[in-house]
Amino acid sequence: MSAMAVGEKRVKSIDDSFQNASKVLVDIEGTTTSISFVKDTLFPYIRSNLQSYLKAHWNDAEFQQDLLLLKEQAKQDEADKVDGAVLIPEDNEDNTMEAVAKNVLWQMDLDRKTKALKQLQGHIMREGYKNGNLKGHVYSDVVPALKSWAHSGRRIYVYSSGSVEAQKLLFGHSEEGDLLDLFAGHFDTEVGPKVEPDSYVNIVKKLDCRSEDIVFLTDVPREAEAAQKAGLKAVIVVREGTELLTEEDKVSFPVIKSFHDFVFEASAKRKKMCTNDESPANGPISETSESSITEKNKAVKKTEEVSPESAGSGNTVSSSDCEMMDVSSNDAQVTDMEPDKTKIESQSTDDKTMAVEDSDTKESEKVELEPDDSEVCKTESSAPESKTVGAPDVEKESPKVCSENAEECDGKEVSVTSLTKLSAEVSKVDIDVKLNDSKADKKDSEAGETEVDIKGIPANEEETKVDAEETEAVGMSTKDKNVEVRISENDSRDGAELETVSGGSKNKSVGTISNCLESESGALETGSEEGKIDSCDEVAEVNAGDKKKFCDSRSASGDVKGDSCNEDANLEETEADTQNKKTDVNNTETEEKMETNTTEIENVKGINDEDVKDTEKNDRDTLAAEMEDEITEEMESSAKLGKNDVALKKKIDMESGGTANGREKGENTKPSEDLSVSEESGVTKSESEVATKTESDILNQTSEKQSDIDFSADASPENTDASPEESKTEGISEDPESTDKMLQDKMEDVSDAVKNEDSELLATSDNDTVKEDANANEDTKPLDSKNEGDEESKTAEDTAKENGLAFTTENGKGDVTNKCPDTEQNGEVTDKEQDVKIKKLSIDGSGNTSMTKDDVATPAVASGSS
Ligand SMILES: CSCCC(=O)C(=O)COP(=O)(O)O
Ligand SMILES: [Mg+2]
Repeated sequence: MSAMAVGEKRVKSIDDSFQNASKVLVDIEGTTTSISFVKDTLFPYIRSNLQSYLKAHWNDAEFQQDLLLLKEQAKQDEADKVDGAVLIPEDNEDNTMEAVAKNVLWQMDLDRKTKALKQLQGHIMREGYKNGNLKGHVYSDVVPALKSWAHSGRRIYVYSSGSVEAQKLLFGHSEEGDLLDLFAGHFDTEVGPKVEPDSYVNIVKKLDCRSEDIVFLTDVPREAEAAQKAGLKAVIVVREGTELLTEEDKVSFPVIKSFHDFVFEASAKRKKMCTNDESPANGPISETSESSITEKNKAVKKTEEVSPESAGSGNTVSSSDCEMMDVSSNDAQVTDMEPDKTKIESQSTDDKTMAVEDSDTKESEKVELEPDDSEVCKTESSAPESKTVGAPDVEKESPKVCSENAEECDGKEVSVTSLTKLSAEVSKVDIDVKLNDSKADKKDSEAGETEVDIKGIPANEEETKVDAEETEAVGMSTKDKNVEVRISENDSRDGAELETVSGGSKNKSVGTISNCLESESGALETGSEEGKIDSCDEVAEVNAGDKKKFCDSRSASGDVKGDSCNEDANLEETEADTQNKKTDVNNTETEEKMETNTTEIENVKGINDEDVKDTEKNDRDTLAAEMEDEITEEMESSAKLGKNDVALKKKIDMESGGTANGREKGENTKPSEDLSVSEESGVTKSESEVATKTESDILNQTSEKQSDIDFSADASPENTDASPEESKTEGISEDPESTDKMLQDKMEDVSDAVKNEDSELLATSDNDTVKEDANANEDTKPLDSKNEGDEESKTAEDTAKENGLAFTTENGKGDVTNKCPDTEQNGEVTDKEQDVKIKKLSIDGSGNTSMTKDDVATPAVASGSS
């Protein structure tokens, strides 16, 4: 436990570990809400309405349920010989009613937290909320803080002794309006008493996360202790009327006076992708929350002695560069919910309550968790979610990551349409995937690793370099043992797409690439089903929700079965063989094309002098020279594209400016369509098909098909309807063969350069946070490797560590965060961006990719290729 001295006192601070928490669990009374409201308003209302309520609802089925619980509790109290226990005799209605009233008042006098009492209280207060007599109190700092936490990617849950229904009534009818969207779920004493560690263990189970993923905020030290014992992080909130804290409490728990004192570093992803999102993680995000985050992050507060009277937060939350989204789901204890119920839940508290009552499952849900899709970035078109017992549906990771997920947030999910333009006009980057057996240690072995070398086409003839501070990442299905990734970029870098072709159609992955708007690093991001790699300066995340959503969309589109999308890939050696074959084919074809061009030139040069006059010889020589020049020009044109990239990035970043990626919710294209078209396009190939496909074939096909789809990363019309003509970039040869040949040559050179520089690059990389979930290997399998002995064979974690990447996995899904140098965050675009970037990626077995930030100085490939 970390504690810091302040004067002679010591208090526990909110250390970095709190930043790693992806969930926040809040108590109500004394934490979000004043004790006074509960004691002076709520409870008095219940007391004064008790008798009339009993009379009015005695025969209601709902009350009869309450009565049963009260009787059971009374019997238990009697058995436990609880002092002053008021029994409820099986008598006539009047006597029983009188006894019930006495029993309830007695329990309330003791502020008991029995389920029987809380359930009835909830029902009685419901009328007060509905008729407007009651308005739930919420401290003024709560809503902005919750929003900022949600905006930072955290999910917020409630755990109160008050029944779930009472919780919803309070927040749904609060003085600040309906706040229910802020919460991803609710827990009451159904999971156990708040002073019992087991209760928190139950919550951890229900959220399917690690205990340390949860920060619990409460005003009661005993509750904090219980949570801490269960492994949660606990923070004590000091409000008016809350318990006096002991010195031990202050050393054991961070203490805050306001929710503002607990600041989460905003996830880069959230900042990047949801800036304009009106419906953030758990609810709307206000400007206030945004600025709050910023200010708080800048602030460095002094830790002060905390007392109920003058409790200061004193706790500065140090930020971590990269936050990750949690990956969680509820377990079987989550109440079943009809598909349309979730919809109802997103409407109003009252409606929700009705929905619960109408359900055939439980009359009152004690644990209710909102679908995650609704939390981060709501999708307008999402199908009704259902909470099914046993189904991990509670927290559908979207991504938010933003929800991140692509299709919902600011248009981060882009269609593959742009590849039409991209492949036609640009700097083509081929990524060869090398699959390495992970042998280092068990963890690594389980995680598996795929290393990816990106062979780039030079941006210009200058010495090709990779900016050490620029990172680009490409993600793909880790199931894809053999993955061919093509990245094409056009002047709509924000939506550039990534396409992967695996050996087997099952593993096909069509991801997306999006610019890192905040870094100008031209980050590539995939929204593919297996991994989401964000090479942005600040963060890269692989979100299971993205995966699920992606899988779902694919499944819906008939692209692939959801199961096959989600399940671990069965990697077979034949896939690797296919990749190797394909490489061979490409190499051969490249050589052939080279020969063809050379022959053409030689044919011109080789015209028999005797057959021509001097003037004709001159013409011949001129023609040959012209041909050479033409080819050189083409080469240079290709190189210029790199410059175009830089200009485009600038342009996009400028356009996106303070509006994230410049996209509004709902502007995204339909992933399923994208995918299905991709499938049609032949991106997904059988092994044999892939083996015999040339790169240009596949690219051409992709270009043709993808032109049918909207490219939504950039909503501008000109970027969404890319015709082949429009796709052409000035200066680019329209002869695909000659261009291909030259590009192939360049690729070869770059590839060599990469290989030669690998060890050096790895050696110069620094170390950053590497965190791996204990469960990270659940869904992973060792990858067979076709590159045994490859010196680059490293674990994803190792590679990440060596290259300054935060490697993070969660819940077995694996998150990879890419910590990028601060300098990147300045968003400066330098001439370096004109250089070819050769990046190295490693993909672990669970679909996560970490990218090295290796920068490779490569030869001037443009000149070398000719
Ligand atoms: C909706 S909570 C009403 C207040 C209440 O009944 C209660 O017991 C509050 O307990 P908490 O665990 O929130 O401190
Ligand atoms: Mg409390």
